[in-house]
Amino acid sequence: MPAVLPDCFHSERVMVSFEAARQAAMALAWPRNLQEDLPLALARGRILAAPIEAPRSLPAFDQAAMDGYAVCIAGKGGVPSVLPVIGCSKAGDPPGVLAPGAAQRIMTGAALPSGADTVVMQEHVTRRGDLVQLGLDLKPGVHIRRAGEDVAQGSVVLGQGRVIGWKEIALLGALGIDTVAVVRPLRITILTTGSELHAAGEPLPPGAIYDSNGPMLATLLSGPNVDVVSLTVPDDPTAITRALQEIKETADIVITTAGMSVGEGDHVRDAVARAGGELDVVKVAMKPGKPLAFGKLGDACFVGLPGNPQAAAFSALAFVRPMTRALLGQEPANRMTAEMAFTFTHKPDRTELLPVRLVVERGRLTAHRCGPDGSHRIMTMACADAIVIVPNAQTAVEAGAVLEVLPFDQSHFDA
Ligand SMILES: Nc1nc2c(c(=O)[nH]1)N[C@H]1C(S)=C(S)[C@@H](COP(=O)(O)OP(=O)(O)OC[C@H]3O[C@@H](n4cnc5c(N)ncnc54)[C@H](O)[C@@H]3O)O[C@H]1N2
Ligand code: MOO
Repeated sequence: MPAVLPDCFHSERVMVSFEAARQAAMALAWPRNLQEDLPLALARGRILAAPIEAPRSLPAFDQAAMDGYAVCIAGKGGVPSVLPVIGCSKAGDPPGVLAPGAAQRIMTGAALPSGADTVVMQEHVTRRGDLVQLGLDLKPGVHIRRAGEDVAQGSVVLGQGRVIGWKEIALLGALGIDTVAVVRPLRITILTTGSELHAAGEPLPPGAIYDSNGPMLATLLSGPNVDVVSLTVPDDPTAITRALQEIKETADIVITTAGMSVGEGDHVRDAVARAGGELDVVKVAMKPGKPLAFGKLGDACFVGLPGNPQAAAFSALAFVRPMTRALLGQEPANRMTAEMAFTFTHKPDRTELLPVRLVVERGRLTAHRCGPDGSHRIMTMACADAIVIVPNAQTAVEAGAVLEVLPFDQSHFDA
């Protein structure tokens, strides 16, 4: 247990830019490559661990696209306009054979009988008893769904990293695939630190507050591919260290909130070192969220978020969410931009994250400022649905400027 911590742990010198911190977060997050097999019915929202190759073609056989009559036109130099109707083929029947010189009744989805090359819609014929009179403008080869025209057997239909939603379920179901290899959910443990914290429902002593960061982050980060556990400890160095030592054994990402600043009760950085962790980033030139740290804790990624709710939430959106995608083996989300509907000025030495509401105006995504300012304000955050990233170099933002935005709910914008 080191009594003296390395210099870098509290040094002002090591404050990194927001973009450098983004890169450092990604460098920490290598895919875990852990997978499990799941029945398709339970795989909704999960991520494919391997590409899917089509075990059969779609359609699997040539079939009728309309209710009508299967006939043979090709190479006949014209067909008689009246044909006897022999046989009937319905969806699900095994493929039959077209009697020479005859038409076969056929329903949508039924296998085309061998010898037939065209389906004539029943609206384009006149049926008289066992005979059918064809129209004059016969087009050879029409109204047939060809085997393999949708999916060729052996082709890769879904790539690794694809999230299984309704479209993917349709495709896998049509291919007869009932079990898929998916990435096992990541395990995130959130440790909220603070002697002032109480859980909702408990009586609140004077000076104490309810823990909102724990439930907030659990909701922000959990999903079909992420299991979240949330714990709380007081501002006690031994309690925080013990909790970290225990959590690092089971979690893929360990997140703490608060205890990151310079006050007497701020022990998280020291506790990470005592628990055997190393911090790659100890401070970020951003507002809110400056006292933010991340690094390694055993095999887990460690992220120490500041205590103020906006700082904790916005840092989780900017750093933890991309880390989560990378650990799950997914491509980074596309960076989104919006047009600013406000002006803004700030100091040049830091990136600013502003809560905004996104609105589509005249076909363009537009960001409207939510206020008032203050990283302790939860109501301001509750009125927003995204944050705008104002880069440190851009000290004056004019209305109409196009800047990167991070939506609170990324799923609307994912491919
Ligand atoms: N002298 C300085 N003071 C502060 C600085 C600084 O640079 N010098 N930075 C300020 C900034 S910026 C932030 S952000 C906070 C970060 O502080 P900590 O991460 O150490 O967090 P705490 O001081 O423990 O708490 C801050 C604030 O957040 C409330 N909090 C904490 N946990 C929760 C929770 N789970 N749910 C809801 N609210 C929570 C806590 O009660 C405090 O009000 O430091 C500034 N100070
Ligand atoms: O991260 Mo602090 O909340 O900037 O204000």
